[in-house]
Amino acid sequence: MSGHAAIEVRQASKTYLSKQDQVDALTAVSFRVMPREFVTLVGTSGCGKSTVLSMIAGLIFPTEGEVRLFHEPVRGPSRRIGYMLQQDCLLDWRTVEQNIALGLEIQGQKSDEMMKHARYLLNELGLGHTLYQYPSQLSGGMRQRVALVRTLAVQPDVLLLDEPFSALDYQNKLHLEMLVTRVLKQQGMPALLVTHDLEEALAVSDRILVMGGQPGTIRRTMEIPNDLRKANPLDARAHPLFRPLFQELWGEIDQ
Ligand SMILES: Nc1ncnc2c1ncn2[C@@H]1O[C@H](COP(=O)(O)OP(=O)(O)OP(=O)(O)O)[C@@H](O)[C@H]1O
Repeated sequence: MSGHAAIEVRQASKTYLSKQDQVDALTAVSFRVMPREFVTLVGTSGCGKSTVLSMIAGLIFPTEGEVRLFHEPVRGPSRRIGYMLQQDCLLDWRTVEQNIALGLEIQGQKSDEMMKHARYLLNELGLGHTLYQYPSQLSGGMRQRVALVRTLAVQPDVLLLDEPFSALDYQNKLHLEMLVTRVLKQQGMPALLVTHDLEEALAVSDRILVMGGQPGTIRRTMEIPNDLRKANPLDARAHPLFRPLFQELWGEIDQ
């Protein structure tokens, strides 16, 4: 079973060391993300959610334990990972088309075929008309959609999302949640999201991991019922199961 995981974190602990200080950020964190699965990490500030993502992205390494990506130990950043953050990090002097080409250029993967796919994704996200515009001409929600296309343009095998919707207003947030879940389903791509927003976690995930404590660990796993999973993030919020599950999740979070 474990052989099929897209991401596997095994008994990972992390201590940050500096000259003056030592911070125990995580202890014995274990979980898996299976192919096509959308898993979300929630928990209070400082419980180590971003540390988990950074370890999977190969930006930092566990002090103990192991992280595997498609069976292979993570030894550094991998092309198989797409990483999307709260800040869109678009370059203001590049057009939308040049921005979505950036990852491909950095990875030496830019080709007519890859750019065709990137433009297809841009169309899918309703931004085909912005190709020759500059980021300063776009709204916050549009900019974040461009950032999503840039992340997906390199055709990663797994998507890491660190609060990518949290700077957006409610309407844009919902819109982007709908688009991201649709694109992920279409492409069969697994994803791991970090969010503070419990409603968002319930609306988009197949499984939620509740983290807590200092050092952080996984306190509980919540499997989302099939009916809710099948609904899109808008309909999920109106589903009769949504409120009771929200209350349950709320009760699990360290206050
Ligand atoms: N580079 C670092 N050096 C030292 N300590 C760090 C470093 N990065 C994170 N920490 C500490 O590790 C702990 C976990 O941080 P992390 O950012 O992973 O938590 P988080 O759950 O993502 O928090 P938030 O929700 O506020 O983003 C915190 O105590 C934080 O101060």
